[in-house]
Amino acid sequence: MSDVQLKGADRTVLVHLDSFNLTEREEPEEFKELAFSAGAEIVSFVSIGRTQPTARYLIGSGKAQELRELVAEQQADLVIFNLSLTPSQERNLERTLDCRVVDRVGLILDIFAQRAQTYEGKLQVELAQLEHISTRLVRSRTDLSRQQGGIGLRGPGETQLETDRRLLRVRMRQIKARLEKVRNQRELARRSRKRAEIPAVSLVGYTNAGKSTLFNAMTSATVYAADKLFATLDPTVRKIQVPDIGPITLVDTVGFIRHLPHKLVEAFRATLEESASADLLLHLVDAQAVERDEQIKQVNQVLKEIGAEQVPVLEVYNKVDLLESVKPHIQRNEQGKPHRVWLSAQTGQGIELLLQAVSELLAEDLFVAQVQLPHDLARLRARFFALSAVQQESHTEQGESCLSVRIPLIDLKRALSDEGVDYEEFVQRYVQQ
Ligand SMILES: Nc1nc2c(ncn2[C@@H]2O[C@H](COP(=O)(O)OP(=O)(O)OP(=O)(O)O)[C@@H](O)[C@H]2O)c(=O)[nH]1
Ligand SMILES: [Mg+2]
Repeated sequence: MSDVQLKGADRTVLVHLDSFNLTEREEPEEFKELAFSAGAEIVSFVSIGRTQPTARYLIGSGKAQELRELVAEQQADLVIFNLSLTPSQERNLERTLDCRVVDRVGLILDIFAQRAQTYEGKLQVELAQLEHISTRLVRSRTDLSRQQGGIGLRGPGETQLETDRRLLRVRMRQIKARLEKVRNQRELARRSRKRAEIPAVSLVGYTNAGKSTLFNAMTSATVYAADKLFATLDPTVRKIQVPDIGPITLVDTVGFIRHLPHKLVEAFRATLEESASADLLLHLVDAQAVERDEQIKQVNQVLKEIGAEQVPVLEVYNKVDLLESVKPHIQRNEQGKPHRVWLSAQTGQGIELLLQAVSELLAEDLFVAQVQLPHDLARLRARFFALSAVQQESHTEQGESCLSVRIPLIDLKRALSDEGVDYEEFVQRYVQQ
């Protein structure tokens, strides 16, 4: 992994190239932030305008020589490019510049490696790193291989390169198998939550918007429900109480970033896809980010890609503490439905407004119908009364209860599930059309 991992406070030269592909443009600021997040000490920032890409170095060889001088002068250990380099460009640059070279994919992989906290996240990042490395294994080490003495792993007559490749493949297979297992467990847990009709709310948003801060604020600001069911799950899923709704699961997700390297999109797809089955998405936005609108667009794009565009979204504009003229508040659309909440996850101001908005949105799906209940569902009848869901009651000649019911779908489903009645069956047998 040493290929891609940055050491803390590497003396780093950043090379920012205007992309040759216009849709891939990246702001210098974001590039600097990325490098900074990885722990690089930036000693120099080089901006190179759009030139014809070359096969050898990506940049022209004159530019490469200039860089070489800069690297020597600054005693830099590392040069990071903001675009993707081919393995051979990376190698050529390392030879010419005489220091390590990392491209944007390597940089983001490094950040992910530092940040990955969960078992699954770590596996995903390692897999992506191995895939990245596997394209960068080179023949130059071959000569050394036979003298190095195997550790009992090397097959007869195998070169180092073949051994490396084989070991990589073995490790990658192993990781894939483990990931498969974790994902199956997660799928099972998700289904059991669905069966229990606990609404799932997922936090999504551009990196650094404040998702984890909000997640922590929401999980500590509210009472924990019994957490047992998810004890073995990813710790970024928590059960919290929402007023008038009851328990919900809150899911923190990996941050989005423009042009997330393809390998990482693949690696994290499974985690993100969970958002697609959520009942509500909280799209967290850094309200004071200069590129706010662009970031919102990027997130919406990813949501579309993972098939989450059908899920209702509540926008959460975070960091109002940094805005002078905005106080925490709920913004509503023409139907009076909350569509944006302004708050500060850090100071906690506005979190109660968020919970209220979430509560309103989740409660929105109301069940309104005439229901005729047989005697053996007397407990359900009592439950409807207890929930103040009954607007009128009359009785049939046989003494069966006819109720006019108005109740949030969620509450209805929970009541039915407690009484062991299937929702579809309930609708077919007892609801009067
Ligand atoms: N001033 C201010 N800073 C905040 C607020 N919320 C979060 N932050 C800061 O913003 C930074 C990013 O917060 P995180 O919660 O890690 O953001 P995230 O969305 O989880 O980021 P990723 O996990 O990288 O996607 C941290 O330095 C937080 O302290 C807020 O309401 N006000
Ligand atoms: Mg986070």
